[in-house]
Amino acid sequence: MVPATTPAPHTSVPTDLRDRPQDRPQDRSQDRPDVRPYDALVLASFGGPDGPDDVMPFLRNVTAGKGIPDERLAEVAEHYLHFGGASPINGQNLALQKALATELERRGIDLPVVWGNRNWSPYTKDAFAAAHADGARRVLALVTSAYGSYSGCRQYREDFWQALETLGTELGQPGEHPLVVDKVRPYFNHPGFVAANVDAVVEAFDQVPPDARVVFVTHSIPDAMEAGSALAAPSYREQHLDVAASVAAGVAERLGRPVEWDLAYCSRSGPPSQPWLEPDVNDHLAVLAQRGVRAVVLSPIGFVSDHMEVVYDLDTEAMATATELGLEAVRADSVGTREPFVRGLVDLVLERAAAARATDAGGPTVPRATVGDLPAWHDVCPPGCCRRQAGVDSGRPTTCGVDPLL
Ligand SMILES: CC1=C(CCC(=O)O)c2cc3nc(cc4[nH]c(cc5[nH]c(cc1n2)c(C)c5CCC(=O)O)c(CCC(=O)O)c4C)C(CCC(=O)O)=C3C
Ligand SMILES: [Fe+2]
Repeated sequence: MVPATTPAPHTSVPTDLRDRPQDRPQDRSQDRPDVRPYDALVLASFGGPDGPDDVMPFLRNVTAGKGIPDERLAEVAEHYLHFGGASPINGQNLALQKALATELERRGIDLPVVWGNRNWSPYTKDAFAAAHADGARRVLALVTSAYGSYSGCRQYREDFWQALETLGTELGQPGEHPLVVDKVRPYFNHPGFVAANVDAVVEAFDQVPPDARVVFVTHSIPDAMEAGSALAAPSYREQHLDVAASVAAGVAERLGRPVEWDLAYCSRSGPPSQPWLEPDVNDHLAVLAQRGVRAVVLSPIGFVSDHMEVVYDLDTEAMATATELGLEAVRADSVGTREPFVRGLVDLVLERAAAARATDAGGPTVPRATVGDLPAWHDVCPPGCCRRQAGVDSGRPTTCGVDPLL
């Protein structure tokens, strides 16, 4: 143990290079956070229709081969048409792209941000093509889903593979992938995502009585997908319970009183015979009302922005349910472009770049910031990660993971 009064040992290299007279503007690159080996950041999202004519083609893209009944499709088409046929998700992704570019620039990081979607224009392949044309050869993908599951992780990794195949063919090199793609880990338990949700819930409490209960909401998935999500890591549901507990603890600390909470689900689809995660948020509100709860804050922790599930399934449907039940309800913001979230995403980009450099050099791994009880997710998804269904292989090759090729 070194006594506190002992001066720090001197090293032969001055630690603050900015004090040196030879410091010139061109040396400033040394102060810049290092994002090597990446040439571009690809914001990878779900996509959504831009107008009424896009709605059905978009829905067919999303549900190809998924066994979603026609009645459900017609119902979801109505949700989009109710909002003029345009999803808010595209504008939100543009805003996030801009916020990321601004934060990168603020930190002196020179990394272009391109945007592409799995289900609608601009497609992932368009984003890869733009980055490639700009000279990029290794890119980092950041998906707009915070959680690991087939929908939020592997399905994007399959899409990246397919986009690289198509781009290779378009560039006259079929079978060659013109880019190396890595991925930022699912960030549900990153401090930035949790902090932004804490802020949003604390703000929502301004509008309800102090004893309001927090109902955290996420997208339901089939039980089979939940089981598939648990093969190589904590399950989708477990990830949400961990985030909910962290956010509730943060809110309780800020408000100086205990906070009661639950996790509920929205947006189930699929045939009625297929079990999906429950309780549905509407059913759950009825149970709470019956138990004597008078007010709730709905916190959409499963969604990073206010897209269709949030503005329809929560703001329209669940709010109507609450009104019918005589429950006072307010919806907390999704993280959107809140500062702690955007800063956290840029921290994650730097973390992933440092990890890539360490791995490339065969060196030790880098520290990973988390909150809650679960470990940081894998940078490179292990075999079996985020299966659509346990024991069933989708038969589609992936990037960003170590699955054997099929
Ligand atoms: C876990 C999860 C997220 C959260 C993670 C993430 O954010 O990625 C998510 C996000 C989204 N889901 C979206 C839209 C749709 N999802 C559908 C269908 C499905 N979602 C599923 C899961 C998830 N989905 C599943 C298991 C299905 C069944 C079909 C299948 O097994 O894959 C359908 C088909 C119709 C229906 O059945 O509802 C639509 C139109 C949009 C765009 C919204 C907009 O336009 O603003 C977004 C962001
Ligand atoms: Fe995964």
